[in-house]
Amino acid sequence: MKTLTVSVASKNPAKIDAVSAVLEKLQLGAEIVPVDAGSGVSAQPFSLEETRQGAVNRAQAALLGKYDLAFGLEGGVYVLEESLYLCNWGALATKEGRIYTAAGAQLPLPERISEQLRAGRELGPVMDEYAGEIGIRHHKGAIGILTSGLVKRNEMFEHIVELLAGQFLKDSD
Ligand SMILES: O=P(O)(O)OP(=O)(O)OP(=O)(O)OC[C@H]1O[C@@H](n2cnc3c(O)ncnc32)[C@H](O)[C@@H]1O
Ligand SMILES: [Mg+2]
Repeated sequence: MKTLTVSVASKNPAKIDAVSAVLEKLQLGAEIVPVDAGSGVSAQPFSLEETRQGAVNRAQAALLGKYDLAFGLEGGVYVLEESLYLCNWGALATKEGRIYTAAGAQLPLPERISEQLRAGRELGPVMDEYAGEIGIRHHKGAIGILTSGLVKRNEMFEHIVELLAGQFLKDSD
């Protein structure tokens, strides 16, 4: 197969590392280009729909008319039985105009964190304050803090990227 050109719609290492790891595993030999591509939704998405849309918008924007494939990954929260849950979505756009979507891990946020988000703050800085660390969203993420380091943000995104790449490969059989 000819080497594919692939972009990822973020400069966040947790997202770039996830895409790199999966493409390496699949031996697609692709070089990944991180690009700035807006999500077109709120900085802090507040529903499954909005989070998924952010991933789709990012993937489509990151094709830039020159890549074969573009990945968009987006974190957000949604309300379920009065609790806020962390959710994660990904999208893969192809230059032919196909779009694949998949969701990843979801888990409830502690009330102390949820109340800050309801007040309009973004999860990234709220998580840093909660854990007394800086830049959590760039590596282990909220999910890393909330699972005692067992599942890190890049690993969680890796699973989503596998779900996306797998659907793409099934169509390319
Ligand atoms: O640079 P980009 O690609 O935008 O990466 P990001 O870390 O801002 O990630 P998202 O935009 O996908 O996430 C939307 C918001 O949710 C926050 N967020 C989502 N998941 C998180 C996590 O696991 N840890 C910390 N913050 C998270 C993040 O800070 C944003 O405010
Ligand atoms: Mg962001």
